Amino acid sequence: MRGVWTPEQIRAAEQRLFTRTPEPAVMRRAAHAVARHTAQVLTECTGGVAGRHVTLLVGAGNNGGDALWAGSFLRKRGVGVTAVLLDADRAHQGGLLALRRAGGRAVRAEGPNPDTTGVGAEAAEAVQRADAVVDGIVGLSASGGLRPMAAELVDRVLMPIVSVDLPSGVDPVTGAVDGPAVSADVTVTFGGRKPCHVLGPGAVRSGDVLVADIGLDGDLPEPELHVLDAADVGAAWPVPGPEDDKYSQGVVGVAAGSATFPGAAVLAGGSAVRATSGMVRYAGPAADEVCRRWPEVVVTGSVTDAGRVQAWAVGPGIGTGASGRDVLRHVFDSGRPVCADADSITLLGADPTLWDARDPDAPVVLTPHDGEFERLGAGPVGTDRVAAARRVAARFDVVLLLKGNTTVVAAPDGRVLVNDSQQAWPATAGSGDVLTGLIGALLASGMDPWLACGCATRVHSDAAELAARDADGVGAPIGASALLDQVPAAVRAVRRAALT
Ligand SMILES: NC(=O)C1=CN([C@@H]2O[C@H](COP(=O)(O)OP(=O)(O)OC[C@H]3O[C@@H](n4cnc5c(N)ncnc54)[C@H](O)[C@@H]3O)[C@@H](O)[C@H]2O)[C@@H](O)CC1
Ligand SMILES: [K+]
Repeated sequence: MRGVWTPEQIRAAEQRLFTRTPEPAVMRRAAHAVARHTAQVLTECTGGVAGRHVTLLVGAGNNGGDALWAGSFLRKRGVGVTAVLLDADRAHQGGLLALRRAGGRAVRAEGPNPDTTGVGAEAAEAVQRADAVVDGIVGLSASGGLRPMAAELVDRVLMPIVSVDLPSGVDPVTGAVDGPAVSADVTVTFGGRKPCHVLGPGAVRSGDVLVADIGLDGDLPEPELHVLDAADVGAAWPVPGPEDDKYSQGVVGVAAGSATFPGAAVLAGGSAVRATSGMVRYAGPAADEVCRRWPEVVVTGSVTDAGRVQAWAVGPGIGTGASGRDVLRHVFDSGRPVCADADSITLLGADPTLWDARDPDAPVVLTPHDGEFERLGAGPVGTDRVAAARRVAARFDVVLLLKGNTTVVAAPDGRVLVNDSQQAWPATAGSGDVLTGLIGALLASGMDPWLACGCATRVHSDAAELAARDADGVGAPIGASALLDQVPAAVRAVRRAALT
């Protein structure tokens, strides 16, 4: 499991580190990593390092200092380096001196000879002729989007961008973008990932995130967020052991679909079948359709005569009327773990007394998208998706899986998992029904609900990717059935990662 730390946590850890290693030495370590990865980018794009040109976009703080020091290291490898200073009077003095000593030059962003946008001729030329650009505009202290001059320069960049610590203009804590921002090809960050590298637009704009070791490891606290690697998911995914039978692996009950909308039942039931080797029971008005498509599912017309299950997946297509309410009340009352999705979330929002049926000792997972989240009555999601998910998880004592391009899974105790798949292929009708079935099956296997949500989300997005892309990586739109067909391949892939 990879950790993600807030800027505040990183700063506190840095303060502890500075008691052993002086701050300038830490900065040089950070900058050295930036230089190393920039050289790698140059090699990939131009076939070499010496004789190439790198332009540094340098802001007022230590982020700019990192860029300037990185420039001095690149100079020593024969790279022509020009620093464009966005705030010349506040540029990091030590870094500037080091760059100049190494033979690099520095120009002001705004002059001399500015064009109509205010960008000076030397700065414009430096950006245009660069083989790669280092973004040292702003780092952990960023607020808001890029200022106009920085935005103008970034707009003109044609070659790869290496961002120092984070892509400038992105909110370090939420990954939100509120104005112009850098889209990096590579981001070199220090000590550990920050939320903006895994959340929302920031995750996309970070490009490849490389974590450089600056000696912080022992000083970092428990991470604020976690990201599951394929190997974590593969190690946790339940497979039958030599002593297992269909019951011992967990029986999941699926309460989904209706006579009018049987598809939700077929998709949720099918994904439960494909997720684990445990047994799947279906209870609802789409029993015939489910049985036709998935003969291995034991079907019945009503949740009241479904038989014993270890967990319930409930909601997709059950409707928001009286029968849906009865279904939800029944599964809550069963005392089993429940994954409640779609219509069940709407029902809970409209009639909070439904919570009364819940056994307080049985875990509940809610899987809203932004609209359903708002229906729960805890306000809109807003830009801080982690805070929003935490708030609702604590308020209702549930594991809250907030769907989106970045999926956030918050446990009631505040632990948060993030799936930063950064691809939108699962955004298709019925895809949520597949996710519900996966989570239900993992809950029935006895997996911790928070981990179950993280594992299901990862396999779900990997399955979508496998369904959408061909061997060359070219994608085409998919439907939820195609996603479902790839679940076994996605499970195999994460298990392979765990075995190697
Ligand atoms: N503390 C340390 O010694 C270390 C810090 N490091 C670097 O230092 C950075 C943090 O440095 P600072 O705290 O000096 O701050 P930054 O360099 O992130 O920001 C400097 C100043 O930029 C201004 N600013 C804020 N938002 C802006 C925006 N959107 N556009 C333009 N300017 C904006 C603010 O006045 C802010 O104080 C890290 O991101 C990292 O790159 C690394 O060198 C590792 C060690
Ligand atoms: K930056």
